[in-house]
This record gives sequence, C-alpha cells and structure tokens, in this order.
Amino acid sequence: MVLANELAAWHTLQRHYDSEAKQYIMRELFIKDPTRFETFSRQFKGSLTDAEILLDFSKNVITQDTFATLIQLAKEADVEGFRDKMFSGEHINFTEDRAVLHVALRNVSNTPIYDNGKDVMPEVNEVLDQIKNTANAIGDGSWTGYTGKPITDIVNIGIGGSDLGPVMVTEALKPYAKPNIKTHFVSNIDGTHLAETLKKVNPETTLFIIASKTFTTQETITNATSAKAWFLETAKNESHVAKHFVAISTNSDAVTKFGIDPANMFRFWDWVGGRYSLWSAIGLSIAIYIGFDNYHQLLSGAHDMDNHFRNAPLEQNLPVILGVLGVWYNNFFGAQTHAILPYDQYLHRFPAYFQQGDMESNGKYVTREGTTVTYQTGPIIWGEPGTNGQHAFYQLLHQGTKIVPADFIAPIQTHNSIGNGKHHEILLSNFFAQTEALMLGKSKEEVISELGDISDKEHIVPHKIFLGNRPTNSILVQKITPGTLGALIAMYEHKIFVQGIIWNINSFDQWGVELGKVLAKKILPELQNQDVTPVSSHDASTNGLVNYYKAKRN
Ligand SMILES: O=P(O)(O)OC[C@H]1O[C@H](O)[C@@H](O)[C@@H](O)[C@@H]1O
Repeated sequence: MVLANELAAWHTLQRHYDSEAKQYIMRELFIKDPTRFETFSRQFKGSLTDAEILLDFSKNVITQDTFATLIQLAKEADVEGFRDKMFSGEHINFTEDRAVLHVALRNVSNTPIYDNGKDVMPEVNEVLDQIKNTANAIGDGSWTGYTGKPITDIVNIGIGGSDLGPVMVTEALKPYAKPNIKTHFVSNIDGTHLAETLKKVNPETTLFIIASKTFTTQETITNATSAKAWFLETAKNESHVAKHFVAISTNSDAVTKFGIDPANMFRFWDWVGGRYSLWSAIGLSIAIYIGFDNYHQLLSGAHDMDNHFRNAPLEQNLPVILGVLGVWYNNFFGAQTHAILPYDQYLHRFPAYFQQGDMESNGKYVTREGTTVTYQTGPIIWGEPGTNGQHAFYQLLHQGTKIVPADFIAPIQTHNSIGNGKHHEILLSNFFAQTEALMLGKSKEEVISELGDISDKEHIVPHKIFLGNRPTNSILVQKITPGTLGALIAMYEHKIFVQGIIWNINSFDQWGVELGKVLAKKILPELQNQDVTPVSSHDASTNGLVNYYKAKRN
C-alpha cells in the first residue's frame, strides 16, 4: 500500500485545491446551482428498525468535481477491499493479530462470520441469550439480592471503552428506561467517583457490573475491589458476592481470581476493540436499563447501517461521504479539529463517546508499513450539545481564525414536546440558523446597511463582519430511538474506518495509551514510600513535582 499522498486522486485533489477549490465561496455555489441540496444530500432508511437519517452535506466547500475525486480517493485507497476484509474476519488489526468483528455482535440476521475459520455467531448468540436472561431477571424482579429484595440499582465499573458507550447510550435512551432500575457509572480512579456513587445505593439492592476487557485495568480493578469491600461491610458473607457482582471480560482467569463466580461472567472476544465494545456484553447495563427488546433494536439499527456500508455505492454511502469530507478539510484545508454538535440533550455524551472512538482509532503517525506518515491523520474531536455550545464557543466557529468543520445532528421529533412543541421548534430554528450563518456569513455591505447611519460607528463595522464559508454537515434523524441511535453510532464507526484506511494506519490498536500507564506504575511505589529522601529517578520536573507533593501531603 502506498501512502495516501502518493495516490493519484490525492494529487488531483491537491491540484484542484490549489487551482480553484480553496477560493470556492459556498454562497456563490448555492446561487449557481439551485439543486445543490438535492445533489449533496442522501437518505438512509433502516429495514429492521424505524431508523431514518438525512445527511445534507451541501454546505461543504465542494463541487461535483471535488466530490467525485474524493470518492475516487476512497476507491484508490481500497476502502471497499478493506471493508470486505473486516467483514470477513481477516486480521486487519495486524499489530495485535486480531480480526475486527464488532459487526458480528450486531449481526442480527445471523449469517455466519468467521474468525480463524470458525463461525463466531453461535458464541455471540449464546452471550446474547445470557444478556437477555439477566436483563429480564433483573427487570421482572426475579434476580434478588442476598436479603431477597429485587435489584434497584446497577453500578457499572469500567473505564474507556468499558464505560463511555454504556454511559452515552443510557443517557441517549433515557425515554426507554425501565422505571424500577437506576444505573450508575464509576470510571475514574479518583476515589470521589466511587464514594459519591456508593452514597446513593443500598448494598442489598445493588448489582455491580465489573466491565473490563482485559480485567487488568488498574482503575477498574481498584474500584471493583473497593466496591466489594464496601459491599462486604454490610453483607458480611463472601457467598453473597455472587448475587451482587457480575463480570464482563475476555479474561476468565482474572475474573475467577477476583472472586466472581464464572457463572456470573459474560465473555467477549479479543476481536472486539474496547472502543467498539458497547455491542458486546459491555452493553449489559444498557440492556438492563432499557430492556432487552430495545437493546435488540439498538443492535438492529447498527446492523442496518453495516449493510448500508457494505452494499451502498461509495457516492451514496453515508460513512464514506463523511469520511472523505473529513479528509478534505484535514489534509487540504489544514483543519485540526472536527466538532460534533448534537441538538438533542439526550445525546450530550455523544461527542465524548466519539472522542475515544475517533482519537484512539486514528490518532496515529505510523503507517501500516511502519513508516512515518507525511500528512495529518485523525482530527481532534470535540463538541457539546446545542444550544449550550452556541453560548460558549460558537464565537470562534463564526469569527475565529481556525477552520472547524462540524456535524450538526438533530431529531425531527422530540421525546418531550413540552410547551406545545415550542422548545423543540426554538431548538431546531437554532439548528437550521447556525449552519446557514456559518455558510453565508455577513458581508461588509450587509453590516453597513444594517447599521444605517455609520458616521460615528465606522470603527465597529469590521467587528460585525462574518466571513462565512465555514463547512458543516447537517444530520437530521426522525427521532432518537434505539434503532436510530444504533445506526448513528455505526455510521460514525465506519466513517472512522474509512479515514483510517485512506491514511493507511491501523485504526484498531491503541499502543499510545500504554506509556503513561507504565510510568504511573513506577511512580506509585515512590508515593507509597513514606521515606522523606527526595526521589531522583526522573527528569528534574517530575522529581520536583513528586518531591513537592511528598513534602506537602501531611
Ligand atoms: O476494558 P479494559 O481492558 O479495562 O480497558 C479499558 C480501556 O483501556 C485503555 O485505555 C485502552 O485500551 C482502551 O481502549 C480501553 O477501552
């Protein structure tokens, strides 16, 4: 495989950018082509769920030529070939010698999917049954605690991919929550997170889910150990642990060693990356919270999007379109970041979820061949829900010196049409207005005509000008239902895939999270050592900080 910037389409794009595209003014492109919305928008409709998505990408700095060449870039990078390799279980995560098969976890049509020649579906379905039985037993109160009372609270202890997905989805699907179950999430090693959660729950009616792919993650194991100690302060008897602790992991030895009954373990497989694991038993807290049928809809929505990604021609393919547009700004316009702006309060953790999804996948400078890339790779992902973001950072989006491509996401129907739908209409008027304003801007002439007599106000005119031409995608979904959310998440996952293939990096390992962990393990004994002799094993800054802390802590 050649580097992305050695592909013919890349060169064409560079020439196209230099000779004309960097001067494109979107408002002029809209005037020239009244059908621009029709040309640059696509619709997705699920066949297994109610998911419906409209992607309007007409407010991008592109023409039909640009778009065709971007699609050509995806072709030359062999996105289709790699996509097929992923679905057929090839070990495309070659640095860990693993397949990448989170798509198998939501393969509700149950066609065989092979890893190392073995169909993984029977095992996937077995665990799915286990999730169903547990979710049902907790939902109907037949799973009782050690004093015979039904479970009322779930505490998921996990971090990174074993936390962010369940947190995001349970927040997003709150309208579907079972009334009798509350969920809590403890991730941070900061004892405050666990302590504040334990204040809210009763050991007799709480189920702890210890979620960790490796079951070696320091934060999770420490939090789980402290939670168990807290539970035993009241429950006293070790044998009660079985009714209150379950584990989700690929590491059954470590789970047993921790003291969790293997019968209470939900397994998953090394071919599920942590940041793609909400579809595995890591989603148990979701299934309990919204009930198994809704959880199944979530999987089905994602499966529909998988089928779309596999089968739709590239120029109709939502993840491909989003992926190549991201490359356009990242690599030709020099954009450093990408904002995800959901106009839906339920999606308030969606940007944070894709910070891991995208940045852990594509934050890499080494190509699949082990050489250093000579172009930018993954963007910095950030965002907050609208309209809160508008009153915080949109000033920079509108008048700052940086280009920030942004995805605006909104549902047509709200779950809460209070005030006779007034809130939702105000919300959506802002959603439509912001992308319009970012694209159109406001010219000097418009400012002057607005100000009227400018004799004593001339000096403020430049401050009121908006250059506009700032690119956005608008993503309108019918309603945030389990099926829609599943499709939306899978769409972004595959977008990340497309970009990783174009940049010729391995989107599925995460070696970059290791170094800090290793160094923390070396520093911990130095902190635990009460000896006041200053440490000298680090650089001067780290020595200075550790010694300052040790001198001041008592
Ligand atoms: O589920 P685990 O094994 O506890 O890992 C939790 C997290 O650890 C690391 O930060 C990375 O490897 C993440 O991808 C992972 O999600």
